Amino acid sequence: MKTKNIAVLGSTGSIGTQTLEVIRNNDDMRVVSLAAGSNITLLQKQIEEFSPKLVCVFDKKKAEELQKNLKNPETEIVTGMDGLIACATIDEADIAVAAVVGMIGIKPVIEAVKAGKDIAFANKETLVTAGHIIMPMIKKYGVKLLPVDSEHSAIFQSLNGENASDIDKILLTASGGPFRGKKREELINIQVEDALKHPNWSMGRKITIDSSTMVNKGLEVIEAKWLFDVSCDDIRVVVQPKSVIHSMVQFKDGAVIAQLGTPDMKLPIQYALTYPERRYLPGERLDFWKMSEITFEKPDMETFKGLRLAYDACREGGSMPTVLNAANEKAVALFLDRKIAYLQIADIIEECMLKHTTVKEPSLEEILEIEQKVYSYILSKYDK
Ligand SMILES: NC(=O)C1=CN([C@@H]2O[C@H](COP(=O)(O)OP(=O)(O)OC[C@H]3O[C@@H](n4cnc5c(N)ncnc54)[C@H](OP(=O)(O)O)[C@@H]3O)[C@@H](O)[C@H]2O)C=CC1
Ligand SMILES: CC(=O)[C@@H](O)[C@H](O)COP(=O)(O)O
Ligand SMILES: [Mn+2]
Repeated sequence: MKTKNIAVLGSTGSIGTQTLEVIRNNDDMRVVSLAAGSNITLLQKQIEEFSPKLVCVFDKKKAEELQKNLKNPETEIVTGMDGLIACATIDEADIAVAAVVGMIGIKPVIEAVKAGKDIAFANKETLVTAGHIIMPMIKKYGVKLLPVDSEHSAIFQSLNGENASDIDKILLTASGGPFRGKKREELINIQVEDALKHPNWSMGRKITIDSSTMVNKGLEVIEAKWLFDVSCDDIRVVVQPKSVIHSMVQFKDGAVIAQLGTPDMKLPIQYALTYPERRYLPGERLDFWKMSEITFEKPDMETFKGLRLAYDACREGGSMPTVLNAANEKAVALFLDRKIAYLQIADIIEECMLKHTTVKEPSLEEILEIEQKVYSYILSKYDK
């Protein structure tokens, strides 16, 4: 068995810690680098367990603090964007798990691809904003982009052995979040705690809020467009409240192929790390004798207008998905800090999109510039 050497970017998060759980259960997987933002307490434990060669703490002060307490002489600590890129491109890595949250992942993912690393890909914001740059690079450098996001892994699995040209529609399932069935007026007083109660999945805070607004599904529409080379209008969101069906593909002859399972991210993570091999994964199994029904609904894009805005951004293309994503990242951060109301998240995204004049094929520099402009605008107007 050849050892698979893995760089884990975002190791302290929900996807990161579940990735380490998968690695822990597979003798032929080894961690070569870890990266996180500032959670040095957890990072130190991870270093002690996995003895990586390189570790990035993005926050410089926290990196210095970790360095002082480090008991592992074999581990080098680096910091900032250069450090994050060094972890993503480290010579020893065969594959980088992209599990940081937000657009901060763009540069490390691009550099990892250039360095010939396969990517186990969770960090959807990176593909939403820079898909037009990353997808051609995946081809050029001959690396694999293996989806970790549950829906995209399901689509990837449903396409196994199929011809991409036979796709008629991608049927992207959505739980509908904790406020499914509610109308806009009922969401006026939603508090952070309410929005953090996802019905099926335990995830990081940002994506949990995104699921509640259905912006997550909108980002996933754009992610699917890039991963599977389909137009936005051939991606249909289907609300399936129990998250049993993780997504489906409808083919031109009318056949529908789906992937189902319990809501456990370790499955798509492990599949991305062992692809094309499937391995035993401990955990609950679906019991179709106990499951009485699977129900479906059309999404309500009036109440959850973030999803409609994401379709608009997807159709518009160019720099518009960057504006949608950057506005959402900042608005969600302000909501989590209790500085804006829940419904303002989608209102702010809409406002920023209306103000923006699309750049057709934005370069990386332009994407990052637009991101900063959107952040500054929102902060100056809403961070009181
Ligand atoms: N959680 C899930 O089940 C799913 C997540 N995803 C996607 O995966 C990505 C990660 O989500 P999730 O794990 O939930 O998020 P979390 O918030 O749980 O974790 C985010 C990770 O990113 C790290 N991070 C944040 N900023 C930086 C930075 N500047 N430099 C380096 N590392 C940084 C965090 O470090 P620290 O802890 O120090 O802040 C943490 O390790 C997101 O893009 C999300 O949309 C997709 C599908 C499912
Ligand atoms: C686990 C995962 O992939 C999340 O993106 C999840 O799908 C969120 O659920 P909804 O956005 O469908 O509520
Ligand atoms: Mn998902």
